[in-house]
Amino acid sequence: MSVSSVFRSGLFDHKVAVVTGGGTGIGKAICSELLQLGCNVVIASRKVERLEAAAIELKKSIPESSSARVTPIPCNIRNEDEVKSLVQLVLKQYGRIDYLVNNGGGQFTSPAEHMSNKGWKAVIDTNLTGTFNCCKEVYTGWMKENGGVILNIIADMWKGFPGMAHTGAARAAVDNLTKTLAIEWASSGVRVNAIAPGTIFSRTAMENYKDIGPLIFQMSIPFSPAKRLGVPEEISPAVCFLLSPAASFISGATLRVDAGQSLYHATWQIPDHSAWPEAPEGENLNALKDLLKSKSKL
Ligand SMILES: CCCCCCC/C=C/C(=O)SCCNC(=O)CCNC(=O)[C@H](O)C(C)(C)COP(=O)(O)OP(=O)(O)OC[C@H]1O[C@@H](n2cnc3c(N)ncnc32)[C@H](O)[C@@H]1OP(=O)(O)O
Ligand SMILES: NC(=O)C1=CN([C@@H]2O[C@H](COP(=O)(O)OP(=O)(O)OC[C@H]3O[C@@H](n4cnc5c(N)ncnc54)[C@H](OP(=O)(O)O)[C@@H]3O)[C@@H](O)[C@H]2O)C=CC1
Repeated sequence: MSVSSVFRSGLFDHKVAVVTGGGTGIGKAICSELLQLGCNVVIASRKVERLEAAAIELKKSIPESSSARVTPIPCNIRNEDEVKSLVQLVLKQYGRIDYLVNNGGGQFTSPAEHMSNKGWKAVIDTNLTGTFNCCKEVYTGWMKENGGVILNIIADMWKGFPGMAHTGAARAAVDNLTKTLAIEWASSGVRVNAIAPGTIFSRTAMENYKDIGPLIFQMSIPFSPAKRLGVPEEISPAVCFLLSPAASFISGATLRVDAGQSLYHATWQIPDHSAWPEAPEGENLNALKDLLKSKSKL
């Protein structure tokens, strides 16, 4: 199937997508694009007022000729019962779930040594367990018998995630979960993939970090080979591609949408120190010491 035939309006007609965190930032851009392509969209997250306001705004993305709808359903993905009820409500209202986008998530910044057990658990429960809850309920409730596509949003944690150890661990786990589910659920015709965004600016993402939000996003700019931040509208096309039939032979993959950020240098500064264990004695260490002595004479 050619790309041009896939990305026409109406491709996703009568299909149904559940997008967690679909009311803000990256999730909202994904929903806007899916609605333009004719897909019905269910947005699910915790803050009811923000969710409902987003649904009203997203309705504007629907072409006049389209019958696509957007439905807000409050849900905390950390809570298994709320996720079960989300899936049941969607099936009652739409009768199917073709796509699940696990986008809801986040974290706070903290050196690992200062993270409380509660804070660690909050981030693991949100990003790892929340994603698992949604995958499992959508699979058992619909995709096991009917097929479908799951897309997990993770993060640039490929070199670890200093300053956000909890989310690095959770997202690496979701990368692995993506591969496992791609195999376990292949026989149901379910494809499972992930996208790892670079640093993506949106007002809501920045506000999550309160006073230090502007600084975090501004200081990230030099660490991108693009020398600018991404925006949610640069993630949503990749999501739509991976959901679409154009990606019919792609499963178990993680696509980095980061302008090469993950290949470049990390933001964490290591102060000069002499705490590292000494290298073993021998001719190589002696030669190294000679080199350092001669360097200091230069
Ligand atoms: C290092 C620089 C790199 C820059 C790259 C930037 C890349 C950006 C990546 C993004 O993902 S941007 C998207 C940001 N959006 C979000 O994070 C939205 C969702 N986030 C949240 O809801 C929270 O961050 C949360 C922690 C995941 C959940 O918060 P919630 O309030 O619902 O959890 P609780 O169950 O109440 O427990 C909170 C518990 O967690 C600890 N904690 C929370 N915030 C902080 C904080 N700012 N500092 C320290 N600790 C925090 C704390 O233990 C809380 O318990 P209590 O103290 O409140 O009892
Ligand atoms: N922006 C960036 O640079 C990057 C973002 N990401 C990830 O992309 C995803 C989207 O982030 P982004 O759009 O940037 O930021 P936002 O803060 O705008 O989006 C986070 C969304 O997740 C929802 N959410 C958080 N916790 C829960 C929960 N327990 N249950 C249901 N929904 C929840 C929030 O809604 P509510 O609070 O109402 O529940 C919100 O809509 C997140 O997983 C984020 O960590 C990954 C890499 C980089």
